Amino acid sequence: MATPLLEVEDLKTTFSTDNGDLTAVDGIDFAVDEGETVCIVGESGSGKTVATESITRIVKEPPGRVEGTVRFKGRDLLSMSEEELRQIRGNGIAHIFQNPQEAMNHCYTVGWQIAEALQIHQDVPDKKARARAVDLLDRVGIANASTRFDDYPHEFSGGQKQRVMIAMALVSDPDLLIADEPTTALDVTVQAQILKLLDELQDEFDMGILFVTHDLGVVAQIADRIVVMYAGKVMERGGVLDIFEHPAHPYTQQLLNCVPEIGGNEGGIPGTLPNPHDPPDGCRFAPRCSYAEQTCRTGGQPEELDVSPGQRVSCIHYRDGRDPSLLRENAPGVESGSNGVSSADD
Ligand SMILES: Nc1ncnc2c1ncn2[C@@H]1O[C@H](COP(=O)(O)OP(=O)(O)OP(=O)(O)O)[C@@H](O)[C@H]1O
Ligand code: NI
Repeated sequence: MATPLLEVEDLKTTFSTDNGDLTAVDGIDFAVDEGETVCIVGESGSGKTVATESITRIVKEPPGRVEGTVRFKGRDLLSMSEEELRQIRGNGIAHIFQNPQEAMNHCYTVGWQIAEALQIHQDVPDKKARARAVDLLDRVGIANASTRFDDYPHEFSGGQKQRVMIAMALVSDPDLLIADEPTTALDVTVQAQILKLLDELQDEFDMGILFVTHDLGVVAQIADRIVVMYAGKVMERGGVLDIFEHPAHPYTQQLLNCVPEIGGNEGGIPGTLPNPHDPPDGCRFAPRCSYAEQTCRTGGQPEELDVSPGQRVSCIHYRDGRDPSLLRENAPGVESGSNGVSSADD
């Protein structure tokens, strides 16, 4: 098999805080192949953002400390100098974030900012940079791109700003796009348009995408593979169909139970994440898991076990000699159990 585009091994990110060390990402592994979309999902505070920001070390060090191995096209990013990393950030890996507002400079025109980003990477004359920026604006679906070039960020809607951010990420023709909740601030229709755009651009630019979200509805639309994170650990991973059709970890099942589109309720999972300063022994989810038994509460996070090709779960109920079928009883999609679904009007 070809080497993955991105390989993350035993990634661990710790912050020193006034209350002692906090390990936000606690030894996780995953990979992204060329041209595929991997989604990291999990509730707020699971460590999704810290994990992705540790890859190119845009996480602040200190107070952060990143350990482990991150290989991009076979090169270890964590042992690179700041200068080499800057090259990678500019040329191989691009990031887009939830809030395009913050990433833009409101004093300059949108086109100028794209052209500027372009000229950081390539030695091209102004005229050419402008033409290329207009081209990119057009490509990400900004109508009348050549006139919009001279508009300021405040003249663009939220969805358009996110399109501009995508254009800016594309200036370097990245092999990997890391997108951290890029559609969370947008309404559902605009969100769907942006996801569709990313999908088209992925083919056109032949990019791998590492997509962070807590929204499984979004995951269903774009993911090839899913990594389910909880409290700094990976609970389960697998192909999108496997995870949606037969989620194995009780945490994944509960996450899916909270997706109204597939008959779940909207209340969220009862309970809260453990204190990251003092995570529980055993499975991190055990304190909130209705299937937890004594074995779940001792040792470290259980080793991951294969449950179907490409699907692995960190849960002792899948060990040899055990009967995991009892976990399936409440799994989504199996039984109706979705009475009282209310619509979210907020
Ligand atoms: N600079 C920091 N210093 C201390 N703790 C931090 C820092 N950044 C993040 N954390 C902690 O790391 C943990 C993981 O945070 P992270 O932002 O990665 O979660 P997330 O899964 O991305 O959540 P969300 O869905 O809300 O974005 C949290 O407990 C958070 O408080
Ligand atoms: Ni986040």
